[in-house]
This record gives sequence, structure tokens and C-alpha cells, in this order.
Amino acid sequence: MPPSQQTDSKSEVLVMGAGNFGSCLADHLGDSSHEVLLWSREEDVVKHFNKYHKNPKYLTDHSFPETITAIGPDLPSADILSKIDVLLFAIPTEGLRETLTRLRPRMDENNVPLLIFVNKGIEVGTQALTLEIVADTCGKEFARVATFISGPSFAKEIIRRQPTSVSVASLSQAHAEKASKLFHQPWFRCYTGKDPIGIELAGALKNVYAIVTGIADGLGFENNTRASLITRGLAEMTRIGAAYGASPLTFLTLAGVGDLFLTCSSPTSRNYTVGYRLGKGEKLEDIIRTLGSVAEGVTTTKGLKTIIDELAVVAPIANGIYEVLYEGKDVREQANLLMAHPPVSEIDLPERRRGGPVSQLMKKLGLEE
Ligand SMILES: NC(=O)C1=CN([C@@H]2O[C@H](COP(=O)(O)OP(=O)(O)OC[C@H]3O[C@@H](n4cnc5c(N)ncnc54)[C@H](O)[C@@H]3O)[C@@H](O)[C@H]2O)C=CC1
Ligand SMILES: O=C(CO)COP(=O)(O)O
Repeated sequence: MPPSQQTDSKSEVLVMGAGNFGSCLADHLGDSSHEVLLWSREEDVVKHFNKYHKNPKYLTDHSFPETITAIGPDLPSADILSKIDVLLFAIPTEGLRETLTRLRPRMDENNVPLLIFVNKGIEVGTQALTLEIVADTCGKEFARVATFISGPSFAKEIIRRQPTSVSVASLSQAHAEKASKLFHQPWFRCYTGKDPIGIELAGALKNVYAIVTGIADGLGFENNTRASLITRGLAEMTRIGAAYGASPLTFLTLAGVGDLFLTCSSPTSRNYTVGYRLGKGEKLEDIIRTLGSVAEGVTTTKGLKTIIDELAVVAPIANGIYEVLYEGKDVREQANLLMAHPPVSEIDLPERRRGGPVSQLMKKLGLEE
């Protein structure tokens, strides 16, 4: 890969969360001349990071640029928050409401940094996406400019500068473009979009289907099975997204099918791994206890079930995984049940545009005037 491009405009960035993804993104931005603070709630991580420039718990082999300073475990002060240009959250969805609630009184609404979120989940209990959590905790002015980055992007590969592309979306086009510019590097491309809710839903839902394909692989099913689960998972995600009010086309983006394909086909995915180990017969509690990292699909399945029921969407795969995770149903029996569903039409196509070769052929068949 070509060397990192040093940007003209140097930003002061604060990354909240020093797990796999927060550390990786701090490294990415620190490597392109931005000043980076990395907040961790774990004191040992902060001390070790500042002494050795290594994270003792996540991406442990990697040496981080010396320009990154770790802070914590106390939350960043009002003074720090007033000086930064970018505030990036890389903590799991379940921890976001509390963190934002505690941070908000320290933030000046007349000096709001660029707010970026990379978590991929639905909050249990409220079924809220992050945009709504931001609105609830910080107010609508913050939510209107909140920006979301999502897409096929394993931390372990970004840190090795593998070419990566992601979707970046916000209700504010200007903020999406700012975030895109901040992250752009020869090994990292950003594609901006205007459907943050669709992008968020896609990122959260693909984790659920990654657990399902992991189960199938763990049970010993092969390539045909995985390909049909990914494709039918995409159809289901799109149906849920459309019923939710997102654009169905968003599910064809990097944050949609891109990330779905990645996480459903690689053991690097924690969600796929949860599924694979379930397929091999391990218990969910044991898998979560020993995973060492978050798999957001497990909690998201719970919120998703409520959404599916409320919107009355046909979602046999998501319902099936809910029953496995939360009702103790047997994984092999659920697989058999899915295959035993009666045949249905594959996809609801929009009205066909008249004209072109299809119309000519239909005329020849006497099916079109
Ligand atoms: N690892 C990856 O490749 C990618 C992860 N993501 C998303 O980024 C988010 C973070 O993932 P990872 O860093 O991989 O997870 P991780 O499990 O490696 O690290 C999570 C970090 O968040 C902190 N944390 C957990 N609960 C917290 C709370 N309640 N308050 C404050 N801090 C808390 C942990 O101490 C840890 O530093 C997740 O939503 C994940 O879906 C998105 C893209 C890629
Ligand atoms: O979202 C990811 C990559 O894009 C990471 O997936 P997992 O959380 O399943 O590891």
C-alpha cells in the first residue's frame, strides 16, 4: 500500500472505547497525522498503552503510533471535550446510552465536535438505534449531525492496511462528507450516503444473520447452504428495513450486503464464531463468557424480534435464531424447520419499466401491447 496521506487539516480526535475497533480506528487516524486521544474505561489498558504503545487486551501484537495518548478510566473532562474536533464512539450499543448521558453535561452545545458512531446494534428494551439514543440523551441538534460509519471492516485487517471500503451516512450531508474526508486513505475508501437509519439497521442486522450462517457451518453444512442463508438473509433484512421506513437500496451498499457477506463467511467475525460454536454444541453462556470481545448480534436478536413482531414482517430466519438464543430451541431442529417452510415467491419485484428488449419480447409472446 502507498504510505498514509498526511492531511492538510489536522484534527484533534477523541476515540471512546479502546477495544478492537476503537484501537484500530485510533491507529488509522493517528497514522494520518491527526492528534488522537483514546479513552478506555480500563485503567490497566490506559497505563499499559501509554508506557508500551500496545493494547494489552485487543490487537495485542500491534505497535501503535506514539502520537496516540490513552486516557481514562474517568470519563473525559469538559476541558478535553471543548478542545476536540472529532468525537468517535466505538463502544457496544448497550453501553452507549449511559456513556452519552454522563458525557452530555460536559459538552457545549455551541461547540459540538463531529460525532461519529461505529457500533452495530439495536438496544435491548427500547429497540432504539443509535440515532435515537443520541436524540434521547443529547437532544435533536446532536442527532441531526450524528454520523455513522459501517461496512465490511474487520479491525484485524484495517490494522494491517488491507484495502477497505465503508459506507458513511448522516442526516447532514456536510457531516458525512467531513467524516469521509477524515478517514480517507489510500487503503481506506468512504462512500457517503443519506440513509443513516438504513445504514444502522443493516449493520445491526447482518450480525444476526452472521450467527445463523456460523451455526450452519458449525453443523457441517457446506457452501450451498451458506450461500442460500446469506441471500435469504439479505432478502429478510431488506424486507425488515423497508417496513421500518429505510430505503431498500441501502441494503445493497457496503454496510448492507458488503458487511453481510464478510461476516457470514469468516471466522474472524465474532458473531459468526458465536454461531459456529453453537452449531458445534456449546452453550451460549459459555461462548459469551470465553469470547473475549463483544458479539452484538446476540443482544440485537432480542430487539429485532420485537421490531419484527410490531411491524408484522415475515422473517423466518430471524425468528428461528431468536428461538435458539432465547427459548433454548435445538439448532439442528431449527435448520430442519427452515427447510420445511412451504415454497414462496422469491422477491417482490417493483413494477417493471415499459420499453427495452423485455417489452419487445413480451410483445412477441402476445403478453404486452
Ligand atoms: N471489531 C471489529 O472489527 C468491528 C467492530 N465494530 C463495532 O464496534 C463496536 C465495538 O466493537 P469492538 O471494539 O470490536 O468490541 P470489543 O469487545 O473489542 O471492545 C469493546 C470496548 O468497549 C468497552 N466497553 C464495553 N462496554 C462498555 C460500556 N458500557 N461503557 C464504556 N465502554 C464499554 C470495552 O471495555 C472495550 O474497550 C461494536 O458495536 C462492534 O459491532 C464495527 C466494525 C468492525
Ligand atoms: O462488523 C464487523 C466487520 O465489519 C465485525 O463483525 P463481528 O462483530 O462479527 O466481529
